[in-house]
Amino acid sequence: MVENHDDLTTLITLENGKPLADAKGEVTYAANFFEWFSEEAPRIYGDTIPSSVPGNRVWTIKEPVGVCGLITPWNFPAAMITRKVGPALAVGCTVVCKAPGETPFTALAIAELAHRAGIPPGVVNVITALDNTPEVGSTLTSDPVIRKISFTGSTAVGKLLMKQCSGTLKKLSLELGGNAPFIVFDDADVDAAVTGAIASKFRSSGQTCVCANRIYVQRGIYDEFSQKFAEQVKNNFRVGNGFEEGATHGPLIHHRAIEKVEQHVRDAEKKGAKVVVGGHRLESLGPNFYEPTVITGMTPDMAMASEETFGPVAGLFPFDTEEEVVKLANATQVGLAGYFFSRDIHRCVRVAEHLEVGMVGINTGLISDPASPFGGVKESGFGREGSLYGIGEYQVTKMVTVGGMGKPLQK
Ligand SMILES: NC(=O)c1ccc[n+]([C@@H]2O[C@H](COP(=O)([O-])OP(=O)(O)OC[C@H]3O[C@@H](n4cnc5c(N)ncnc54)[C@H](O)[C@@H]3O)[C@@H](O)[C@H]2O)c1
Ligand SMILES: O=CCCC(=O)O
Repeated sequence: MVENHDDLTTLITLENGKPLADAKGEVTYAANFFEWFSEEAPRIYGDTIPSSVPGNRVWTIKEPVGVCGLITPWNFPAAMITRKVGPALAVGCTVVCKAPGETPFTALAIAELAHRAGIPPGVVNVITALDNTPEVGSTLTSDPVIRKISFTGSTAVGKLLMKQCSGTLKKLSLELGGNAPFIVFDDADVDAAVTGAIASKFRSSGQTCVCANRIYVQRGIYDEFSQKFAEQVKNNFRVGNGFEEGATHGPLIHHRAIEKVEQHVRDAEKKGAKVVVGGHRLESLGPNFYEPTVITGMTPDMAMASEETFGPVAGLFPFDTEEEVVKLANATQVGLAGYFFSRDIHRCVRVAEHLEVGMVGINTGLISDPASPFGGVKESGFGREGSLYGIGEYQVTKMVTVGGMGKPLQK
C-alpha cells in the first residue's frame, strides 16, 4: 500500500469524491493498520492458570476464529477494510470482504496488492455487490463456514445482520452509527475549541461516524464561539472536485445523503433556527454538492438533535449548566464518540466519566488512531478495532486441562 500510495489515493478520490489530501491521509491511516497488527501478531499470548483441582494443569491457547465475513461502508474505502483485514490476518484467519457498493475499486486494489505482497490466493477475497447486497449479506451471515462477521455501517443494517447471524451463532463485531455531542464549556480556550469543532464536524464533509453531530456551547461564550466558527467555515473552505487544487471539501456520496442534509436544514429553519452560513445545494458543481453550513439557535426538538446528519451541517445548541448538557448529550440511543473542551481538570475527569460513549475526545476534535481502541456503546454496537484490543475480536480462547499431573515436588 505504501509503494502504491498515489494510485490508491487517486482511486479513493475518484470513487468517494474526497479531496486528494484527505484521500492521501486515508491511505496512510489504512496502511498503518497493517503495520500495527503485524507488530501485535508476535504478542499473541495464552495464559497459564492455577487450577483449583489438585493435579490438574491448565493453560489457554488463542486460536483464529475461522473464516471472517467483513462488511464495510464507503466513507473510508480503504481504512474500514484494513482495520478488519489487518487483525484477522495477524491471528491467522482468512477473510471474505463485502466491498461497499459505492466504492468497490479501492477494495479490489487492496486485494490485488495483498496477492502481490505474497499473501496466498484464497486468503483475502473480495465480493462486490450493488443491487444484490441483501442476498450477499444473507449468504455471509447464514453460511456455517463463516465463523465471524465484522460490520461497519448503519445501526439499522447492523441489527439486521445480528438477527441473521443468530441462526449459526457467529462471533460479531458491530461498529455502527453515532450522534456525537461536542461540548464547549465557558472555561474552554475558545479558539482551540473552534478549530477542534471544525476538524471534527467537517472531516470528510461530515461523513464519518465520529463527526460532531450536535455542538453544545455554553451560553457565556455562545456568541463569540458562533461568530468565530461561522467566519472560519465561510472563509476557509472551498468545495469542489476532489482533484482540483485547493478544494477542501468534495461532494456527498449520493442523492440520499444530500436529501437527508437538506431535510435536517429545512427542519431546523422551520422550528426557528437561523442558517448563518450556507444552507443550499451547489448545483453548479454537480447534483451531490452542498455548502458547508452553520446553524445557530438549535433546540432539542429539531431532527439534528436526535438523528445522525452525516453531512456538512453544524448545528450550534446553547446550554446553561454542566448537568444539563451531560443529560442532553446522553439523551440518545447511540454512543460512539463524544468531545468536550474545558480547562478545568476536575470537570474533564467528571464529564469524561459521565458521557455514555465508547470514545471521548477532551480538547481535541480528532481521536482516530490505529493505536487507540475504536468502538461504541449502546446502539453504536460492540467490539473494538485498532489497538491491542482489536486483535481479540478475531480470536477464540481454547482452554486445555491436563489431569493426573500429581502434587508439586516436596521440598
Ligand atoms: N462505528 C463505526 O466505526 C462506523 C464507521 C463508518 C460508518 N459508520 C456508520 O455507517 C453509516 C454510513 O454508511 P452507510 O450508509 O453506507 O451504511 P449501510 O449500513 O447502509 O452500509 C454499510 C455496508 O453494509 C452494506 N449493506 C447494506 N445492507 C446490507 C445487507 N442487508 N446485508 C449486507 N450488507 C449490507 C452496504 O453495502 C455497505 O457495504 C453511518 O450510520 C455511520 O455512522 C460507522
Ligand atoms: O467513519 C468512521 C471511521 C472514521 C475513523 O476511523 O475515524
